[in-house]
Amino acid sequence: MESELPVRSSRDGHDVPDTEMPDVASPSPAGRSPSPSPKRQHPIGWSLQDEEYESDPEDDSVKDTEDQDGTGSDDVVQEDDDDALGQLRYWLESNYKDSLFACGGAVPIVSEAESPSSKETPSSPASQASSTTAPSTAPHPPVTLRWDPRDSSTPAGHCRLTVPIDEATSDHLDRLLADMQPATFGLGGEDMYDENYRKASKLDPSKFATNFCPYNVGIIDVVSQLLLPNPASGKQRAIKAELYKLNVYTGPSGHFRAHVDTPRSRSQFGSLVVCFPVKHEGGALEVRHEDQALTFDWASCANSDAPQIQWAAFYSDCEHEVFPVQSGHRITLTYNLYVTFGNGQLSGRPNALDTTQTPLYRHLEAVINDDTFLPDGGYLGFYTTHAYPQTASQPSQGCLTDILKGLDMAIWHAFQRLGCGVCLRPVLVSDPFEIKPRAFKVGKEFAFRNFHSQVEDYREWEWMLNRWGPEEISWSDLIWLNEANLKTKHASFAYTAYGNEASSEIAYSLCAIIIGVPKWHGGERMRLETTFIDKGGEEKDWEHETPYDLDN
Ligand SMILES: O=C(O)CCC(=O)C(=O)O
Ligand SMILES: [Fe+2]
Repeated sequence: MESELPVRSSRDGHDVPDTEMPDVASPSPAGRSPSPSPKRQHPIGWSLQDEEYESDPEDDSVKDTEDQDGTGSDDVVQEDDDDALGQLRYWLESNYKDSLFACGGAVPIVSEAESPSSKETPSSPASQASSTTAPSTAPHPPVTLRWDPRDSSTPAGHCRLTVPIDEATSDHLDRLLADMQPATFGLGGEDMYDENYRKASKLDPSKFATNFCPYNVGIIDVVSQLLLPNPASGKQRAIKAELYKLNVYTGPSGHFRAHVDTPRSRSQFGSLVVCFPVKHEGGALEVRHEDQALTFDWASCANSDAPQIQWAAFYSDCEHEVFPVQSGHRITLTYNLYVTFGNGQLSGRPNALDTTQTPLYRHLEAVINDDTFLPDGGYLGFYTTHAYPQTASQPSQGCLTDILKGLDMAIWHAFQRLGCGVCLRPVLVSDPFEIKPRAFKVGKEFAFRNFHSQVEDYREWEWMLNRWGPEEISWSDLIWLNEANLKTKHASFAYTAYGNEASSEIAYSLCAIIIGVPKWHGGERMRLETTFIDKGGEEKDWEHETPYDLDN
């Protein structure tokens, strides 16, 4: 949960004026069928050219479909908001803001004597089945924390705190606080300490141990199902939760101002905060995505007689904030959440999502199964609704499709399931010369570059873009399903601009899913031979190659 401050606007320093935002593109007058270029250009990973289809038995008739009546596909298609594409766009626009970006829950604490783990007969399937409520999280015995004292002469027994705190050992909390350090935050790659932004104490995981494990009580199962669901057909993603810090926010002014956590590696997709039942007031955690906010206020429960461990998990790109603690101590564990593969450490409950049983799928299916929609095949674009760590130290490391979140993941898998080609591409949104129309450009790779180039005019800018690596697809060949959201932009490259004086500038890109829709033939869409082969590293064989450095 390394973090960056201040909030979004300064996360990447610059704002691209809204005027550069393209409309949802209707690339041709007819709106749905880009005018075919003499020789169709295509993203390098896969194409929609004839030789790329799985089989082409009646080749002649395939060609016939291109323009049988000589009218051209543009004439067939009418722009109409009531059609399948219009409905899909409307559905995306009205639904994507509701998609889940955070979740939370509570685990009851029971005394050792009541704890199921201390009984001879743990809850059997039969006893669960007879329960009238949905299986809830297994209760947890009191939580113990042990830590290394600063002063090595302190007896080990004094460096132990049990939560809920019992009267007899309440002074141990003071010892814990005395053995902790001020909590810093990350700013521009540096560790900063500034109580205006964050006032809290921390212990690194190497300095303490606990009997609490988020896997054992099912928290990771729940997070996995809600924030990282697996399409039944896809690779099985699992979560690796890495303990990051023990934190205490103390009243009257402990807090953490609005920030976005810096992903510790490209496989990190989220963070988990676990709060122990220790008396405090205030200190609510608010998590935001777009114009939505979820508040996790753990104070009242921490003060109640039914102690619970409360938790919240959220995607890494969500801004969040810990409001001031007015009194008492808000004690938390934080975890970094990474995508991993295989069985992970889930407790065995399957979490496969049937992509075809979602309203989204039905909308996409209606578009793809419409024979008047892109009868000759074509390209759709979808700006991701979340931000991803786009820049890689090696250009060959692509943006990770495996950590796609929420709606982005659903779109990716649904289009794949419908036989379309999908790939992730950066979309450059900076254009110092504001050449219209469509200043945006689709690129090939996600990698931050430093161009030691001086750009004085449009020609030099274009020359630099060629080094950045524009994709072989022109803007007019893309039909966009949603509007660009500039809040998710990332720095893409640095260069020197020459106006009256030289200045260092950053160009920004968004992340987009580019979808190749195969052509219509013989009453159905043809099958692409390869859905995608991407030199950006999207389709590596993760089973034989460790995808990420998880231990950095
Ligand atoms: O304690 C919390 O609720 C959140 C803490 C946080 O944002 C962080 O450690 O980065
Ligand atoms: Fe944070």
